[in-house]
Amino acid sequence: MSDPVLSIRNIEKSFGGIRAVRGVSFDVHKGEVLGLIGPNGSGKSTLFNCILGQLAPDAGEVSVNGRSVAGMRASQMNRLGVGRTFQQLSVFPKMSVLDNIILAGQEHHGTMLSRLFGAPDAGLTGEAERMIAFFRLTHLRDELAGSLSYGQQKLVDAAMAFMAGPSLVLLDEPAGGVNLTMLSHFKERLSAYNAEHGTTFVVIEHNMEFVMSLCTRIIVLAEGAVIAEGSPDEIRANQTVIDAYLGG
Ligand SMILES: Nc1ncnc2c1ncn2[C@@H]1O[C@H](COP(=O)(O)OP(=O)(O)OP(=O)(O)O)[C@@H](O)[C@H]1O
Repeated sequence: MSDPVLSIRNIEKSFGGIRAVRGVSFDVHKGEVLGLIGPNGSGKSTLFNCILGQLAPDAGEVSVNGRSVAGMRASQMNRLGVGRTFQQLSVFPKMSVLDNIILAGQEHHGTMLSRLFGAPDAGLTGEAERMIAFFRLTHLRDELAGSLSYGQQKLVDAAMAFMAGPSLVLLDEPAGGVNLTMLSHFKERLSAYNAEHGTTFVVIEHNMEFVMSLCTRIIVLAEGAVIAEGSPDEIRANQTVIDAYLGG
């Protein structure tokens, strides 16, 4: 098997007396869509934040494409090919869909000099339009992002995360608050993106149907530790998981 895109080893993180993440280790390989599930408070967000450098783990190692990312800032992670979406939308509501996506691309690509002296769109309009077409948002290209439905804004959010052509994208509850019709479209587009680009995804999600149909492998956390790992079918049938989570 190829070297992992993401490798985490023995990650530990406590808040005061609470051991939020207890010695979690796993690898994620190119093209995998890994789901991270678990009850509320099981440590999913803390682990995500340790991977993304927003929290410093108390112990353990995180590597992306073989390189340790300890102490890296978000912009450095971007340059290394790591994108993310947030639980809360990160679109600018008073800007058009197109401008939001161009801006996301500029954040990923732009240096101070290229922003001062380069083309105003940093040559990103074509790429942004392809991304808009990919997510089937062309009819909304010039609308203010804030006027779109919540589900449509989630698609814009994902398009923004993909503008840098990342090799790894961490998606934080992509299905949260999205209605059923939009959800199947969103899932289908994420799967298509993964298939076309071989991009690796790690997804935190509470919506079981969404996570089971999107992910190729699932890791279950409970009280900060991994309690199960396997294919969606294996996880559905795992009694420990049913007891800790799915049966609840
Ligand atoms: N900044 C913090 N300060 C103190 N305790 C925290 C902090 N962040 C998380 N925790 C605690 O760490 C534990 C894990 O929380 P975390 O948010 O990582 O879980 P989660 O699985 O993402 O939950 P949810 O599904 O509800 O988002 C919880 O007990 C939580 O209260």
